[in-house]
Amino acid sequence: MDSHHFAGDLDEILLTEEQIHTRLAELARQIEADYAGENVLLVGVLKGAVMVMADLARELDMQVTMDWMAVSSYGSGTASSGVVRILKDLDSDLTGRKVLIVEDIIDSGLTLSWLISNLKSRGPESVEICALLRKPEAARVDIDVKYLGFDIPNKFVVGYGLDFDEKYRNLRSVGILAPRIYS
Ligand SMILES: O=P(O)(O)OC[C@H]1O[C@H](OP(=O)(O)OP(=O)(O)O)[C@H](O)[C@@H]1O
Ligand code: HPA
Ligand SMILES: [Mg+2]
Repeated sequence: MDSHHFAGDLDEILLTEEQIHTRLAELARQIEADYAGENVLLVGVLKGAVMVMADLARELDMQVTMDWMAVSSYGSGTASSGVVRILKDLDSDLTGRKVLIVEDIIDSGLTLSWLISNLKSRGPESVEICALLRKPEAARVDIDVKYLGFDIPNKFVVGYGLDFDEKYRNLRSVGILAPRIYS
């Protein structure tokens, strides 16, 4: 689907499909170098990370396994509740595994902060983070992100997996949602 179908709902396109794919390819090269010879377990955080996971995993020229977790802290609003719920847990045992969490966005950081300590308690060898987007001005906790796509302004964004009220996830680019849509 092309971005012009949503044009009236967006204030601005922040990242085009091409910019996203170029950056994911750069991150993939770093990940390949850092994990050479290892079997990495990519943990995608549903549902927002679906597009990042699909494109990053296919860009990686290495052996990986993939698993998924569903957590939710936003519901249908535009601000984090801070309360993280597991909607679907991993199928894999993390004991001794090298885990790379794949996320679409670090906003307040509350979701990842909670997720990191949750996954670290399961005996993995390592837990690192790959996130496409981060909002530095929105941080409520400090997250050590090893592979970061882009820092973005503190505006509510949609597209490339990111939703407002479950919509806009299928937009190929990332754009700033017009405030009139949610206010
Ligand atoms: O840093 P934070 O403030 O915690 O926000 C980031 C999280 O919020 C979104 O998920 P959401 O709970 O909306 O679920 P979704 O992925 O299904 O949209 C996003 O995908 C991240 O997981
Ligand atoms: O800016 C955002 N857009 C969509 N979902 C989100 N989840 C956290 N921040 C955002
Ligand atoms: Mg969401």
